Amino acid sequence: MVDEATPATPPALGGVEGAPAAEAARCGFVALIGAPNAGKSTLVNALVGAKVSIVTHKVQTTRATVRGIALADDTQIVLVDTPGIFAPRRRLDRAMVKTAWNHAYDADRVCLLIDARRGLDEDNEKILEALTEVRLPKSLILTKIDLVDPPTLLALAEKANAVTAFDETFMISAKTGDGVDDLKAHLAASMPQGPWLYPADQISDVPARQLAAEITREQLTLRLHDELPYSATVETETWKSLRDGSVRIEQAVFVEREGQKKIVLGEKGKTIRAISMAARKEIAEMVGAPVHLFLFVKVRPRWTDDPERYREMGLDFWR
Ligand SMILES: Nc1nc2c(ncn2[C@@H]2O[C@H](COP(=O)(O)OP(=O)(O)OP(=O)(O)O)[C@@H](O)[C@H]2O)c(=O)[nH]1
Repeated sequence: MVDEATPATPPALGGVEGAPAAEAARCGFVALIGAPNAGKSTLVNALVGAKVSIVTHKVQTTRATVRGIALADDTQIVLVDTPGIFAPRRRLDRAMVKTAWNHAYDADRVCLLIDARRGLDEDNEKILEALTEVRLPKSLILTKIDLVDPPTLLALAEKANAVTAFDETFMISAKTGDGVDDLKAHLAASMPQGPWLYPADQISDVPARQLAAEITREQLTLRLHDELPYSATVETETWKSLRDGSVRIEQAVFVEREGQKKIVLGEKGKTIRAISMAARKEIAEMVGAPVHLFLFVKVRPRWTDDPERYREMGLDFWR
């Protein structure tokens, strides 16, 4: 069973469980960057083979940087799923964009994802130009190829490579699985030789209590995004393993105003109950045990200006 801190287990000194012999092992970091909705989280989940990053059709669902850990034979690929890059206006936006670029500079390889249907719009042009300054191995990944025809794809690949020279261009659909295995094999081959950082069975370094909060936020976003754009956040406040093997989890849903609290609760508490039920099911799957989930909606005015909330979400605070 996964406990609240399981995925955050620090790497053991002198080798980790299930790792190959030192001469054979490879391990490295791959940063996935792109405009909001490019398909980064979906790709991380496809490469890891499990859900470690939340995905919605609404933009900006990834706030914290979620690492997925993918294995390919003797290679461990640590995937850094960054928040979408776009022209930031509010403080939360600026923190997300800054966090994305900081992680890109720390990686062994940077992969730019471009939604093939969206093509080279202003956001993507800007990211491509900024990437010319990054002195690291770079790959281009055209995503959602199930939605466009081959000539459009080729033209897009050519145009993007004319702005930034990529080592390789991949064309994938995380939805159908097209090209994903090939991409994984290439990423693995380009990782440096070195010991694994995580045990073989670890798929994320995000603590389970944070993943559980992300799962609830995903349900909130799915149901209430239009009424509550970006002004809600979720934190796991308590996590107790009970004698019968189940887990009791209390989470706070923070909103900025009283009116938003009413929206989250819904008529006679209907909305929060539906969110709680859906989240409980997913959290129980992740934990591998029955879960009792309790959600409390709290008003915290101006939480988007509070550095502590940013730390909780794994973002860099930036004045
Ligand atoms: N048709 C199709 N849809 C996809 C594919 N990959 C992702 N999507 C959809 O695109 C939307 C955005 O995907 P995400 O993985 O959340 O994108 P992201 O880049 O992580 O988004 P942010 O969190 O906003 O930065 C979701 O509705 C996905 O289901 C794909 O290969 N094909």
